[in-house]
Amino acid sequence: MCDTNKNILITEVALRDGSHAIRHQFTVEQVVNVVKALDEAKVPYIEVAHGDGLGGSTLQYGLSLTDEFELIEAAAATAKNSKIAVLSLPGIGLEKDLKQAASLGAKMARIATHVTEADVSPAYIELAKELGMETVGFLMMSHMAPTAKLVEQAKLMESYGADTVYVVDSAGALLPHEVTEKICALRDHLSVNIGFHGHNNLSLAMANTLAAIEVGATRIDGSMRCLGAGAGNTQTEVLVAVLDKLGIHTGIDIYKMMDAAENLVAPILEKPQEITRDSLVLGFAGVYSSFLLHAQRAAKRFNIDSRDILIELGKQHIVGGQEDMIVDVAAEIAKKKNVTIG
Ligand SMILES: C[C@H](O)CC(=O)C(=O)O
Ligand SMILES: [Mn+2]
Repeated sequence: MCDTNKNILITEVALRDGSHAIRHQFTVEQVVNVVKALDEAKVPYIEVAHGDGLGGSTLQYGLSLTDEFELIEAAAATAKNSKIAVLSLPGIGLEKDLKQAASLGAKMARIATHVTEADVSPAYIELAKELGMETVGFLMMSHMAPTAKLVEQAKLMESYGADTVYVVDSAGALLPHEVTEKICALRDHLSVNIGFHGHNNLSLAMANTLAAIEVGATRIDGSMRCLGAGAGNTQTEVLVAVLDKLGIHTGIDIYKMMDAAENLVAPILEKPQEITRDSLVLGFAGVYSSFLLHAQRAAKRFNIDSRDILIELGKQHIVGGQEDMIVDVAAEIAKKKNVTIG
């Protein structure tokens, strides 16, 4: 049976997922200012890392302006109440990176795998536990697996020791009834906490988040001003207000959250986060949100429509870690269309 929970723990992800949207250009000063404000607003968890998680600063994923460990160290030194979380995708992030993050003060490790590949996560989940970190299993691109498969993979993460397992709508492709079905199924088959991480490419991040909460998700991600990949995530300061109206407790100070979003995050945005035709296509075609800027760059280079690239990536089921395919797909489209490359 599904149940409704009234206490929700929010993880603010703008300082990690938002890294995609600003080409991984966070500075120490920005991170310190945002963390200080979120800490004062009593946000339980703040995620800090390269957009693709620890070790993501590479030519393939995009080089960070500032070493992520400097950002994590500064964040952990600033936070008095909030816990600093890091994301790690096994293979991109190494075990030594997790150890370094823990030694710098990170208290939560979110171990992310493609929705059908939970079996690459046990060493990382076990290490994070040994390091005394709270541990989250993060099943990315959850729209790509039938619910039974998702449950199987979530149970694996639970068996490895994850304290929480997240349904991650990386492409912002899920519809509310699908979120309900997936979260209900996890709620019925798992004993650990269930989380939800949405993207707003189809303008459904808030609706999906509320659907998840209604049937038992208690750990929720959001990004202030939607500072996340694609059209961004569920907008945290709005979510806090909506949950308050629903009588659901987050422990977060609404005014302080609004001020942090308006005064500190809005100025970081290169342009306001909105649902553009490209981010809409991410959700429509079920493509990883962090592919957006890569696809736009490839479209420019090959003088083709970025939507054609995204649709093709969706058709070919290209997933995180296959960023090199974006240029291949673009080159192939340009060849077929006989486009002259400028
Ligand atoms: C590495 C990804 O950006 C993780 C994430 O936030 C998602 O899949 O969504
Ligand atoms: Mn995300």
